[in-house]
Amino acid sequence: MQPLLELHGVSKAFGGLRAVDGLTASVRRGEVVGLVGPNGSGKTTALNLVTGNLTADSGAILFEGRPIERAAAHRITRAGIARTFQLVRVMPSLTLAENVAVGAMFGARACSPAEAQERALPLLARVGLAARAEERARSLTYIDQKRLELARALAAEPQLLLLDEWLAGLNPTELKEGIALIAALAADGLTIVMVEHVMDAIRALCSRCVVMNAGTKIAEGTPAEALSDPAVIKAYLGDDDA
Ligand SMILES: Nc1ncnc2c1ncn2[C@@H]1O[C@H](COP(=O)(O)OP(=O)(O)OP(=O)(O)O)[C@@H](O)[C@H]1O
Repeated sequence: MQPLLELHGVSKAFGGLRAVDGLTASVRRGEVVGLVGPNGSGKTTALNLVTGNLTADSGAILFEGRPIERAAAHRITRAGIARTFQLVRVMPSLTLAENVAVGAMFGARACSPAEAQERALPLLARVGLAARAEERARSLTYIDQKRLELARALAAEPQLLLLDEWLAGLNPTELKEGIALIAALAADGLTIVMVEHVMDAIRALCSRCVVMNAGTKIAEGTPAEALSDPAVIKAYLGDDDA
């Protein structure tokens, strides 16, 4: 079966720095794939290339077999890819319901503002924010902003959801809830790629993980296989043997 997402030799440099360097990887429909690696290894850049927030210097990115590497971000969202950001981006002066409605209006299934508001409420319920639908987003804690951002991404009705350290900064109870929520989304059939440093979450959620270092893929497999790969251990510990 054709993968949902394919990257073939994708590269992106910032000046002389090769942030993503010939990355080849694919994601099948229904998978939860972890994208892991030490700080600065190119994970967020890879997500930005898939979502059109950055344009690749070279290589091909296919979504459902169609090239998207030159497409604008809003077209990629319409095509069925939604994301959350490492640094949360909510619209502070809008209510929670309005924030999510914006996601629906610009998502894969365009709709009127009224329908978008209707679609927002069940999604706010799903992330545990239903009671606060009419509050302004600026009143939310950081963690609740993350929940809101996830609801907004889901409102786009994506086929592929990209999570950029969505579980970072959660306390143990919130982490458990967050993992359960992602597991429930996966059980509904959503395909998910998660950039994550919380390895317990990677082990709990991912059928497969791709490990990056210095812009390249250094290992791939089940979390148990990939995370015990000597090249991965070396990358996390650094080259210094001392
Ligand atoms: N817009 C940019 N301009 C210049 N350099 C950048 C830019 N974005 C990222 N970089 C650099 O590219 C490299 C890869 O960064 P990236 O954010 O993709 O890594 P990451 O694996 O997501 O890291 P982390 O786990 O710390 O979030 C880093 O060296 C980073 O400093």
